Amino acid sequence: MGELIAIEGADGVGKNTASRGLCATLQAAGRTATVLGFPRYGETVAGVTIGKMLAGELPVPVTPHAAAVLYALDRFEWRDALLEAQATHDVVVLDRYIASNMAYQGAKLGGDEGRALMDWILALETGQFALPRPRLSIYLDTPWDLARALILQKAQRSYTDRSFDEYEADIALQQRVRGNYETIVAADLLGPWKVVRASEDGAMRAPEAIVAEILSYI
Ligand SMILES: Nc1ncnc2c1ncn2[C@@H]1O[C@H](COP(=O)(O)OP(=O)(O)O)[C@@H](O)[C@H]1O
Ligand SMILES: Cc1cn([C@H]2C[C@H](O)[C@@H](COP(=O)(O)OP(=O)(O)O)O2)c(=O)[nH]c1=O
Repeated sequence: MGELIAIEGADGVGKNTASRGLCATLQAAGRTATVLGFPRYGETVAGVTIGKMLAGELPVPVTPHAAAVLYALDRFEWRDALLEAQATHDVVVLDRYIASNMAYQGAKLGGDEGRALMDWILALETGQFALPRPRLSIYLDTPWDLARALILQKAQRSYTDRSFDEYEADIALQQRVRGNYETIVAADLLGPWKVVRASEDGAMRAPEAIVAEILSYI
């Protein structure tokens, strides 16, 4: 059974770049590895709905609990594919996983209510939905001003023409998401965790250096 390594963090911090780099480096070292990202836009019932939500195209408001269930359902719909990937590879790199749901949806409520929602999501996804726990989760920590510039460099997204989707446009939410990741790491929820600083002296570190640090924890 392959190991699950989750790459986590706020929007635009370099998760996709680090996930692909990690996978390529593992493959070059002779290990079988693959990247699986969530949400599965366009591939699951929930993923289609999430794309519309992030594009601001749903005709009704989405409560934090409703959004949490959508993201959890997206993973549940993809559970067999995840288990199959785990059975056929040494390492499956997850570009976002359950902790994203906890950090983002908990951030919409904040305080005790937000913390309760984080625990609720953890129980739903690892309990009722029986999704496997990662062997290791990496929190990629990058300040918002750098991440914002990187979001603007991103290639066209499948679900929106906008430069910033609904969550990325909400600066206060992005800051609370960072605070929640710090809480999740400190409380070791869905751990173990390692924090990797993606920037140094106000600039991004080279992707190769970030990947090398992640590899040193595996
Ligand atoms: N370490 C890095 N240094 C410079 N640019 C980066 C780095 N990591 C990512 N980028 C660039 O920043 C943008 C967002 O990166 P991406 O990996 O898609 O972030 P995320 O998956 O966290 O949203 C992309 O254009 C990517 O090429
Ligand atoms: C996977 C996941 C993502 N999210 C949020 C984080 C992101 O703001 C948004 C979209 O994720 P993502 O696909 O990583 O964004 P992008 O393609 O724009 O880089 O969904 C959750 O709230 N819960 C989840 O379980």
